[in-house]
Amino acid sequence: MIALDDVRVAIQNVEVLRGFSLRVAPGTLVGLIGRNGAGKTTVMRTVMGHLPLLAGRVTLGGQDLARVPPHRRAALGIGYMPEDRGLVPELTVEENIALPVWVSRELVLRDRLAMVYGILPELLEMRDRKALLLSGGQQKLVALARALAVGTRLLLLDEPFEGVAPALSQRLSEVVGQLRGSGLTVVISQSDLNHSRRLLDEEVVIERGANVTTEAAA
Ligand SMILES: Nc1ncnc2c1ncn2[C@@H]1O[C@H](COP(=O)(O)OP(=O)(O)OP(=O)(O)O)[C@@H](O)[C@H]1O
Repeated sequence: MIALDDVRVAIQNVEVLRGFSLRVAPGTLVGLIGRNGAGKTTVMRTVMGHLPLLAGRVTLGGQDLARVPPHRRAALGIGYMPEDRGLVPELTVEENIALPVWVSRELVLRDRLAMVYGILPELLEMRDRKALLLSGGQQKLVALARALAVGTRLLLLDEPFEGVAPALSQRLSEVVGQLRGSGLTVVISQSDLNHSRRLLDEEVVIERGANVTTEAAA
């Protein structure tokens, strides 16, 4: 279970998360839905430890993440696909996918790569290509693969369908749909529900850094 309880986070002295709560049961696919600027990316960056908490708690399986430094969070089994993809341009596709696995130490790289290529076989042919030579859509796939490689418990996917061509969007939702039943918990942020309403078990709405529905805190 990933849980955010009454979380407050400020960016440049402006409170961006204003008492936001979220509870996601293991194995659930949840949509974090909100307009541009609502705070979706901030929620994900907070879970990853990129932003300090002013107040509140973030726990994964009961473990208080405040005690886990940001560079160790992926090692807890959290895979993060940032909206801007965040690939290292000079590294190859495979090196980008492997990066968080190297950091995690517990995972066996060969096994994780086999799993990722099993789910996304189209990446095999571009595994030795540098990330900077990929199209935006291909980079999205690699960013998803990197999150899958390390995300054994939780996947945070920040607007995966945003700005991608329909065929790729279809492919991305197919891959996310395949994760159903794997026990993985998945949080997908979106500014609209067009792409994935069918995929989701639950929707949590965020507006100006706070919950809108009571579902989120249930
Ligand atoms: N680096 C920053 N400096 C100042 N303000 C920021 C910064 N990053 C985010 N914010 C502010 O925090 C708020 C929440 O931003 P956030 O990126 O979390 O929203 P979002 O819901 O992910 O939006 P989008 O769909 O546009 O990505 C916005 O009002 C934004 O202006």
